[in-house]
Amino acid sequence: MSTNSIPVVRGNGTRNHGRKVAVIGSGSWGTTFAKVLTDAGCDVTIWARRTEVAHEIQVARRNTQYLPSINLPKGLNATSDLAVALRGAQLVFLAVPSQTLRQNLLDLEPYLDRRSVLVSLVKGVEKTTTMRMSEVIADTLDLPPERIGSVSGPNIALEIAKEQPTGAVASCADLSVAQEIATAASAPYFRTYVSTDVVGTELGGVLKNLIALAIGIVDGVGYGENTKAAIITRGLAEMTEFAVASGADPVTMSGLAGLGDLIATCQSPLSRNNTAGRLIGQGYSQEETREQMQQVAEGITSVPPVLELARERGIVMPIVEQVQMVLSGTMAPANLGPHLATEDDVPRPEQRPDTPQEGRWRRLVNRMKGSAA
Ligand SMILES: NC(=O)c1ccc[n+]([C@@H]2O[C@H](COP(=O)([O-])OP(=O)(O)OC[C@H]3O[C@@H](n4cnc5c(N)ncnc54)[C@H](O)[C@@H]3O)[C@@H](O)[C@H]2O)c1
Ligand SMILES: O=P(O)(O)OC[C@H](O)CO
Repeated sequence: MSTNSIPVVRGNGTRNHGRKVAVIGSGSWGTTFAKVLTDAGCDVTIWARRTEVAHEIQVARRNTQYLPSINLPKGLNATSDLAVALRGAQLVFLAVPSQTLRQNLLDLEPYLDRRSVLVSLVKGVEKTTTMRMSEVIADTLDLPPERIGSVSGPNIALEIAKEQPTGAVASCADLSVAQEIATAASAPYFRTYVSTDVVGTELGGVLKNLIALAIGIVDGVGYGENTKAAIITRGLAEMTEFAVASGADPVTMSGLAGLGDLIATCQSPLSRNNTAGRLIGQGYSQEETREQMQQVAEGITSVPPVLELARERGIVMPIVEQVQMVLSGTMAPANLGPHLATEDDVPRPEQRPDTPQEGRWRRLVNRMKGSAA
């Protein structure tokens, strides 16, 4: 049986009583996730790089830069001292930008409990190595798979900070550890499922950002819902093909960490990737877009390493390639939609024979051949 849809009991505080956890990173997602964990009954300390942010969270119960108008729970502790944040933490949730994670891990290593589990909340790949975040953790800290997890899903921070209900997937190669992570991260407005598919859970979060950039670009150009629906649908096919070739379970791509997150990110004006794409579609350069965005848009840095991995794996990703061409200025944003519509010389089946729909397509062809005979 696939583990992708096993729900855990929603947190009521008692199951997490005395569970010490740390959150590293106090941007919009780190702070929101710290609230989820605190509301789930965990004993949470969040680490902020800047002392003033730690102070504001600890004293004023606010993080005005990243979560304006949100009141943070009383039980949440904040510090800018890694040793304090990590003391006794059984679970360490990482919510820093993908490109700084390696250095952050080296910084926290001296204070890490030997038994603690590191859980990535990050949705990017390392540009210089093409590694996923769980690979960066294993590589930097030499940890076994049962001490590395990932949480991902349709999780727009500000909506969750307002306690609007949603779900996520907690994954770890060891199912019992995934259950521990999910229990810690199950608040009344946040339901966490478990999975052992770490690769799929992580890649869902990485790849949906690239498709959200494409959606933003065509939105900025002024194309309508048909174009966007086609990009989302074909985007999911690209995501699935890439993820499966990387060792993921295709089922994960149709779950919260895949399709769920793809929908949220492509639809939400709050999404930074979607917003970055829209600015580029409106004619701003990549540099101007970076300047306007005060927050991390992971998709922009993930495009080159994902395409590099796709080429290594013999996979063609037309949407992601065209996003790259737009980002590098070699294709006008207005051409992204039409190019997608005219890519084939010869019409081909919608479902590629090497996708999960293979069986259905083959059966259809065989049936047609049979009836023609
Ligand atoms: N915001 C969301 O809705 C959301 C949801 C799910 C996952 N994520 C993922 O979480 C990760 C963090 O994103 P975010 O939304 O919190 O970003 P953010 O832009 O809101 O905050 C980034 C944080 O990283 C800090 N930072 C910058 N450089 C750093 C460094 N060298 N060392 C340590 N910290 C540094 C910043 O000070 C800030 O606190 C990203 O991978 C993102 O894709 C975000
Ligand atoms: O704002 P984005 O584009 O980084 O997306 C945020 C989350 O990943 C949505 O699940």
